[in-house]
Parts: sequence; C-alpha cells; structure tokens
Amino acid sequence: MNIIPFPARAEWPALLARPVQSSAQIEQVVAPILQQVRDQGDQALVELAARFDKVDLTQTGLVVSADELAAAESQLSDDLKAAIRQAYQNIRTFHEAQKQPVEKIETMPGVTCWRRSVGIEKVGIYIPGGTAPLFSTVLMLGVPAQLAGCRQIVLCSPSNHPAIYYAASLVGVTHVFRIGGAQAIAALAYGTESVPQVYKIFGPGNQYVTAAKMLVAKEGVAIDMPAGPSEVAIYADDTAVPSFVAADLLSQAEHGADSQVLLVSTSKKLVSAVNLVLDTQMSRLPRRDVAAKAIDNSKAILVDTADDAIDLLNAYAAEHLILSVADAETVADRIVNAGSIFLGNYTPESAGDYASGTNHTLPTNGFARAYSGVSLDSFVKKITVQSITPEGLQALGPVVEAMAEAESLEAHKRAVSLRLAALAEQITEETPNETPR
Ligand SMILES: NC(=O)c1ccc[n+]([C@@H]2O[C@H](COP(=O)([O-])OP(=O)(O)OC[C@H]3O[C@@H](n4cnc5c(N)ncnc54)[C@H](O)[C@@H]3O)[C@@H](O)[C@H]2O)c1
Ligand SMILES: N[C@H](CO)Cc1c[nH]c[nH+]1
Ligand SMILES: [Zn+2]
Repeated sequence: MNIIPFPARAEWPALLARPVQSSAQIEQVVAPILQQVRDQGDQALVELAARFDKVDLTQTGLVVSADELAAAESQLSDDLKAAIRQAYQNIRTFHEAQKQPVEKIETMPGVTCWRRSVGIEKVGIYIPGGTAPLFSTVLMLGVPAQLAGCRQIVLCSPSNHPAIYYAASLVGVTHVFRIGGAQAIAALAYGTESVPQVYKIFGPGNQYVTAAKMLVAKEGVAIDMPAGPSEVAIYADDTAVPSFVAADLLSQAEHGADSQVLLVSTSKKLVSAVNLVLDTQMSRLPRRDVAAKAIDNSKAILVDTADDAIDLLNAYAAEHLILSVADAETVADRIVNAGSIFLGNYTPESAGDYASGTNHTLPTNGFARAYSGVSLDSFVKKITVQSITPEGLQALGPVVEAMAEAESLEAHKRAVSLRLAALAEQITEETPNETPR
C-alpha cells in the first residue's frame, strides 16, 4: 500500500475521495435502464438480464417459486445452516432490542401525545450477487423487516445461491425474483407485470445499483441510504497485530476493485509490518486480482498525533472503522462520522459483516457524515397520535388561536374557537341559576 506522510488539510478532500465513477457518468448508464423497465416491464427485465448477467430468464422464469425456496434447505450443509441460524438469532436479538415501548406524554394537563411504530407495508430488499452471493444481506435486511411487521417483503438478486433462498425463508420473504442491477431497483420502484411496486427500497450494491436507488429516490420512492462499494478505515498503533490489520484491510478489498481501504497510524514500524504481510496474504486469496486493484486505490497515512488521526478519520467518514489502538474506547467516543466501529484487536470487521448482531448495510462514500446504517427504525414509520380533553382544549385553545391569528389563518383559529364556544355554552347550561335572595 502507498505510504503517505500526513497531508495538509487542503489536500484531504482529494486524498480521501473514493475510487468511484462520477455520478454524471454512472447516471448516463443507469437512467436509460430505469426508463426501459418503466416502459417495457418484464420484457425489459428479460432483455437486461441477458445483456448484463448473461442469463436467459425465459428459461428460468423471473419468479423463484415456493418449491425452489423449499428445496434450498437440502442443498446446504448442516454446518452452514447452523451458522446462518446463529447469525439470524444474533441479528434478531440486537434488532429486537431496538423496539421502543409506546410512551404517552402529557404536554399540558389534558393534552396527551404519543408515537406508534408501524411497519412499512411493502418493502423491496436488494441482495447483491454480481461477484459474490451475499446471503448475509438477506438476514441484515430481512430480520428488521420481519420484526417491523412489513407485510410484503420483495427480494431481488441476480444470484440464485441456495443460501439466499434458505435465509429468505427464515426471515419470511414474500416474493423472490431472479433479477439484479439497476433494472431490479427500477422494477421495485415502478412495478412490472410480475414484480410488485414497493414503498421503500433497501440494500447494498455496486455503483449501478446505488445510482439507481438515488435516481428513483428523486421520483418519490423511499430508500435506506447510499450503500455502495465496501470500505474500511483502520486506526492502528504499536499494540495492533500486523497480520490482523492486513487481514481486515483485505477483507473489504476483496469485495470489489472499486472498494477502498485506509490505514492510519502514528507508527511507521506498524505500517511497514502490515505492508509486508499484506502482500503475502493477498497472494493466497482466490480473489487476489480484485483485492490488488482495491489496494492500489488505497493508502496508509502516517500521522503525528492521535488528534490528527481522529480529525482525519472524521473527515473520511468510513463505512467501517476499526480501532486497533491501546485506548480504543476513548478514541471511539471522539468519532462522530462512521457507519460502524470495531474496537480492539479481537473485533474483526467480518464479525459485523456476518453474525455479531449489528447491521452490515451501511453508508459508504462519506455518507456516514449524515446517514445511519440500516436498523429496525429503517423499516417503520412513526405515526404520531394526540388526544385532548375538553379541559385540555380550554387551556391549549387560546395558544392555538393566538398563533393562527398571527399567521392570518382564520379557519385554523375557528376550528378551535367553535369548540371553545360550545364548551362555554355547555358550562353555562350545566351551572344552575343562582336565585338572589
Ligand atoms: N455498503 C454496504 O452496506 C455493502 C454491503 C454489502 C456489499 N456491498 C457492496 O455491494 C457491491 C456488490 O456488487 P456486485 O457487483 O458484486 O453485485 P450487485 O448485485 O450489486 O451488482 C450486480 C449487477 O450489476 C449490474 N451490472 C454489472 N455491470 C454493469 C454495467 N456495466 N452496466 C450496468 N449494469 C451492470 C448487473 O445487472 C448485475 O446483476 C460491492 O461493491 C460490495 O462492496 C456494500
Ligand atoms: N462488508 C460488506 C458491507 O460493506 C458486507 C458483507 C457481506 N458479506 C461479506 N461482507
Ligand atoms: Zn464484507
């Protein structure tokens, strides 16, 4: 990996930029795909699958049948099924704990407000499968969808790996389609003869998938967030183990040539040791060509102080941030921009990718400055409810009347005034006339 001395702040934006195509370039490819699916529906999906995925959907069909889903179980080893079930359980436990009890709040006597969480009725989950069948993503999206009570969970993936189908059954997916890329996002956004239109689209994917999500979001379909090519930043000092650091860097580099990894350290010795093992480890990877390209896009940055490292990491806003430093928890408290943080030498990023319980669908390309990763909340809407007693309205009404009048919204004011007048009349009727003696 290229070793770079601590750069001047003016150089940070260029240095920390991800190796992705510009949005204008990628939209030129993706926009016509979206339009084709919108115009031609299923026929476009068949044509685009042949062009980009080299599959003939007229032979296999677009829809994955209930029988195919059920057959997946017998195609997996018992060990893999047990691992998937354990991951399912951990992810479920972590996401279930995100449920919040309904709390009714009295803002004034007689004025009560609360929020109800309601699962989004129809959601689409995209499962990447171009270069690797990411069945772990089925758990990451399906578990919170299931816990939220989403009624329709529509899964699209270009991969037909049985583990995707096995995990889909575990999380209660309702529809499965053999489609990938921008065309799958378009099908979920607009609907086709076979694919139901959904209200919100979730899931990671390559640059085409991510650009398609961003484009359909402009047209009113909700999306989780931009979750593009994977990345990791590692902040390591002399307490880090070079072979662990190298393995963590390669774990995200092997996702794709457009991935990026970053090593930040105050120790030249550590960086050199990591670089040495990195080459050896990389040469043994089946996906070494992909990883090597990602490593070419990557950097090791030498910093003078911990403060510089923390500033740089906050500016980078990594999808994943590993802190392999002596005081990892203290450093973590000072991180304000990251998708997910991994503390200490024995918390590999892969644990979060598969099975610790946290969600691996995370913002990339600096979007962690403003977005969170997927959680249970991503799959629910919060509906606010309020209830006001007559006494409550007598106290609150004049506040609303004064504000409505100042905004020149007479009907708003009247909606309160009429009720206050009716209450005043009732009170007069109910009060017995006092006869003077
Ligand atoms: N941020 C996250 O949370 C997260 C999680 C998991 C994976 N990822 C990332 O997801 C990505 C998965 O990418 P992938 O490619 O393996 O699978 P993918 O399923 O995202 O994309 C494959 C699809 O891309 C389309 N495609 C390929 N080349 C194209 C072209 N030239 N023009 C138009 N469309 C084209 C094809 O239709 C294909 O089906 C990786 O970059 C990985 O790092 C991110
Ligand atoms: N690292 C990916 C998120 O960027 C998630 C993943 C799935 N499988 C392996 N890794
Ligand atoms: Zn990964």
